[in-house]
Amino acid sequence: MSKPIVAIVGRPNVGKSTLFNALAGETISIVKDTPGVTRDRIYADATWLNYSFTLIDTGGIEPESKDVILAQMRDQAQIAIDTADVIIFITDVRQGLVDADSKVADMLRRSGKPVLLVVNKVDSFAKFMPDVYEFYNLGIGDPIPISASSKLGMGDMLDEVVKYFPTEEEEEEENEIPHIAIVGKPNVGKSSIVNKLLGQNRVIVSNVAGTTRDAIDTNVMWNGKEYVFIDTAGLRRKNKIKEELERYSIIRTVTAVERADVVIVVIDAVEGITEQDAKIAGIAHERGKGVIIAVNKWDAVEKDDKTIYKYTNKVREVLAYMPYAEILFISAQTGQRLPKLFETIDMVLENQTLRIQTGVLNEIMTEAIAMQQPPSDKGKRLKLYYMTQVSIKPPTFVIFVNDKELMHFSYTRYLENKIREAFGFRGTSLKFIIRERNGEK
Ligand SMILES: Nc1nc2c(ncn2[C@@H]2O[C@H](COP(=O)(O)OP(=O)(O)OP(=O)(O)O)[C@@H](O)[C@H]2O)c(=O)[nH]1
Ligand SMILES: Nc1nc2c(ncn2[C@@H]2O[C@H](COP(=O)(O)OP(=O)(O)OP(=O)(O)O)[C@@H](O)[C@H]2O)c(=O)[nH]1
Repeated sequence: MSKPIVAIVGRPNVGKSTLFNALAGETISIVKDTPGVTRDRIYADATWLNYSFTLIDTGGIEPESKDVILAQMRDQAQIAIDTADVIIFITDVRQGLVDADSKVADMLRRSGKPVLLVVNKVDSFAKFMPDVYEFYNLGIGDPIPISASSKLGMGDMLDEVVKYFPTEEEEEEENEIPHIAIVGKPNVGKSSIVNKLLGQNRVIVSNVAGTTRDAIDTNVMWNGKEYVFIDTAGLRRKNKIKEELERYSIIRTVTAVERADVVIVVIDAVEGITEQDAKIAGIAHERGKGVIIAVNKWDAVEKDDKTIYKYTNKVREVLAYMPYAEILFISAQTGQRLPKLFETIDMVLENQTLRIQTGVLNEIMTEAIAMQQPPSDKGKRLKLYYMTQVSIKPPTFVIFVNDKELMHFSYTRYLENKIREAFGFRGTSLKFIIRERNGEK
């Protein structure tokens, strides 16, 4: 299920980080070790009532001169317009309304995107409400008073946010056609792949310029079946600041991945796999999407009979956290193995939605336990009672045990391998939830 994207935009010091943390709570997800962006979170999972969404922080602004702030705010707002379903425009009741607020409000209004005007630091409604009315002047709707630090008004604000989320029917309509995101570093050949696919196949609609997002959706027919490719190519280079560029590229990757069923992580064969590739692939992994690693520009690599083998090993080594990922060696230029790419997409789609009967799962579990005794600690041995699959995309299993503490990661991995031996599940991660069940059995 693709989660709606909510972006936070606002001047320095209005409380963006505070709001972000308040909404994300403990589920915060940081892009670790990304040079230049380690200091800030960029995105996080958040929930409100029955809704889940992805929260993005469009960026910190270095308060320099007023002009610079305005320019950076515009950049932020543009990122939000490009990628988000709902934009929270946060202002500060204590700083009051400033000129930059009005300019950014104009920009947001023109975009036609749902925008919520939030006025922060309203720690006391009695005291500050009169000042809140001033924000009506921005012309982007009713100001919603909150206090991010005291978590006041958050429920009312979130009620407004979720009103803009797609309904289940809209969601289903959008979800009928498989969505494939093409992600990767700049220049690895993302657009070339999409162009080649378009060139080779009958196109129904091309370049349906993202009505909602700047990633371009392209519908492609293959073997009588329709696919939507979400292309993240063509990163705007006018965002000169390196850190901003990086933040923007991560936000775009996250938002494209979020909408996708299967993610194709494109790697440049000439350059070889890098840490940056691993980070991009990590986003797809973390979101539980189907993953295909496409090593592109294979035509430009000098090969002998061991080249593929060596490459595969190298990719596996760098992407050790996702051994399930499919690897394909392709060339957007010559079209080499592009048919195979579709076959692989179909296979991964199938695996993402595969459901295994409980009876069969428990047979596998019983056999696995017989072959390798579960771990024990301080005289207490792990007992596994029962396993059942609770959802798909990614396939998710609940295992009931006597004591969660005893369930080591390595034993879960062992069970995962047994399940994979039986059903493959190639191209998709599997998720395991360990639950304690009291009582003897
Ligand atoms: N009184 C009050 N102070 C708040 C509230 N929310 C945030 N603050 C304070 O405002 C200051 C700025 O908050 P941040 O969350 O860092 O603001 P920011 O918008 O992320 O700032 P930049 O990183 O500079 O863009 C901090 O000192 C917060 O403690 C609030 O609801 N009430
Ligand atoms: N030899 C060879 N060159 C390729 C192949 N695919 C792409 N290229 C070249 O690689 C360069 C980058 O290709 P793009 O498709 O623009 O890459 P991109 O990933 O969309 O790049 P951004 O827009 O920067 O994100 C171009 O010069 C392409 O001609 C390939 O399969 N083989």
